[in-house]
Amino acid sequence: MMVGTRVTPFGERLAEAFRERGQLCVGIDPHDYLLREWNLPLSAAGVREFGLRVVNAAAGAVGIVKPQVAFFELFGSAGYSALEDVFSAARAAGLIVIADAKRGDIGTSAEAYGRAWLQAGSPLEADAVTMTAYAGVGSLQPVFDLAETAGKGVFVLSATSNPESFQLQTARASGTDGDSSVAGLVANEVSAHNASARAQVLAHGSADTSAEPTPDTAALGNIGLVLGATKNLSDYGIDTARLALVPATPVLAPGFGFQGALFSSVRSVFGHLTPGTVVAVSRSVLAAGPKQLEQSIRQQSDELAEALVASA
Ligand SMILES: O=c1ccn([C@@H]2O[C@H](COP(=O)(O)O)[C@@H](O)[C@H]2O)c(=O)[nH]1
Repeated sequence: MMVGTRVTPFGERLAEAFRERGQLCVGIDPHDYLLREWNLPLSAAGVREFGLRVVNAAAGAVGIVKPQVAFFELFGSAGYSALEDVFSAARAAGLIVIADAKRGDIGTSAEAYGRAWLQAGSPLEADAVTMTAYAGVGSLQPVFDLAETAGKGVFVLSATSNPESFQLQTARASGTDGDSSVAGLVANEVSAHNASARAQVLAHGSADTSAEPTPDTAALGNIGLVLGATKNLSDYGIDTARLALVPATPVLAPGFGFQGALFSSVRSVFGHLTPGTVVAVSRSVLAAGPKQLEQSIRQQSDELAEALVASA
């Protein structure tokens, strides 16, 4: 994660994972019915075993996993212990771990969430965490700052994949850019953060000047957005061309497979943001079962790569 004395920014690590292993991200969502199908107990031991099997199948086939924290939280402290083991195994296997925890609060508490999920040496250390901006994007600034210095990422909910979100996320909000949707305001503020973080790095540099970011390595910012693949981003006034200006805002895109979105529509949904989009699948790949899982992951990864080439 270090180049000389410079911490490799999350956006660079994400871009490297894309180059080496493609854009598919495997969700680790041990639903009760999946535990039953996998012949695992509905317990902390069961979700631990489920998570470790997914990590084994994903390692080498894809570059990114997204454990859904809720399914581990169900089992209290034992579930958290299981989650720690899954994170450790995934990170040891070289996978980028996005903790789907969806945290958010006033700034002082948000900062503690950031330290819990992103600080080096924390028991729950991941590479990135999902967060909500209902207390304002500014309330997440301490987490963004930590992510920038620690080489970590944050994905902020903007236009989520579920149908119930539409009314709230298309509600009108007034920001510095004038009137926009709530989702658009979140998107624009995250993009503005990425631009300002990059300007600061370029102005002040890092300790190791031989490892300064070049336009290529710094193409992706470190703070991203959750944008559902089931949505039409123009309904929210989200301008993908604007968000893709360097440093482009990365996207975590759930909604494929079980929720109905197709790999063939990645480019039509995400437009200019496509090269920085993490394509997340959980149930549609986990349904393959433990024996066929690696094969199913590889197949979906190939299908995604082919769909991206075909739509280029
Ligand atoms: O807008 C959102 C944000 C997060 N999610 C999460 O992604 C996965 C999707 O699972 P599938 O089985 O592929 O549908 C799950 O963990 C959600 O909590 C989302 O779906 N939409």
